[in-house]
Amino acid sequence: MNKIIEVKGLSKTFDNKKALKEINLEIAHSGITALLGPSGSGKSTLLRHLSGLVFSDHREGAEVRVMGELVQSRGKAAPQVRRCRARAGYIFQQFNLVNRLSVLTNVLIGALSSTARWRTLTGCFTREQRQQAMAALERVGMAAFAHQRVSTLSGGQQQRVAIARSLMQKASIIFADEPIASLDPESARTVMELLKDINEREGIPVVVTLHQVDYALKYCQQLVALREGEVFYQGAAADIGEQALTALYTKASSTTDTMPIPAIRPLRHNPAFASRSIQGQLS
Ligand SMILES: Nc1ncnc2c1ncn2[C@@H]1O[C@H](COP(=O)(O)OP(=O)(O)OP(=O)(O)O)[C@@H](O)[C@H]1O
Repeated sequence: MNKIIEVKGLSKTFDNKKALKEINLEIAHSGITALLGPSGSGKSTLLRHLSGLVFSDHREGAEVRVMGELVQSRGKAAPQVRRCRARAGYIFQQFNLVNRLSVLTNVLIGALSSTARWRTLTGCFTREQRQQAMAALERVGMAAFAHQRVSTLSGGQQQRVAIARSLMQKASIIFADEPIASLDPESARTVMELLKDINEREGIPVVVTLHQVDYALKYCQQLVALREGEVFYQGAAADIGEQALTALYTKASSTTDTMPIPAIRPLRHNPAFASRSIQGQLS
């Protein structure tokens, strides 16, 4: 099967803080992959590297490929990075829509990279593009709001508009960074159901950072769990045990006798990490 994501030897240091440490990752599954892990474990940083928005430390052999295309290598943008960015749809916690513009215009913005420059400057989109934008809004159940300002919508509605913008963009992959973190449970469910539906029907792979483990287990077939900038688990969501999840979210500095022994499958988690951190906690 073709690899959706391929990451080799990726490290990222901010000032003196190592946010990612030698990440090696392969995702061949075209379903929904969740990036899980405690706050500060490096989920968003990793997602930004996949998106080609952030570049790694300059290291020999460090590279990121998405849908078979090189996004960055040795800490530098690949020549085709713009094309990679244009092929990826981005969904953010804070929606990243233009509040004062209409819902329809925000969706049309998804077509900018494939639109003649004079049209983007004048905001003059074609009739066909407007029809496509309306179709994308229908797809996410937001057509009735097309001419409303984005600022009048709820968070969940705004997130559906952001998803419509990715559809308009004809994204070949969707990166979603905590898309449900600011939403109430009902809106969060709607957004996750929509991502699932788009993944299944349009066949667009989704990589999503999540804080909510229950949503990850319900909607995502694959998990990549990070802890302290390292890959702690990589594999099927169905295979991660409850104890591994407990260990994932237990602070490395915590040394309680009662901490459960993590039942992590040896072939699926990073043994080097486990020997340093988990076993360290248990001793
Ligand atoms: N631009 C930056 N400058 C300095 N440090 C950064 C920057 N971006 C991230 N970091 C640091 O890198 C580490 C990983 O951050 P990141 O946001 O990727 O974690 P996260 O797992 O997404 O956390 P959260 O779930 O809280 O969003 C953190 O220690 C963070 O403070």
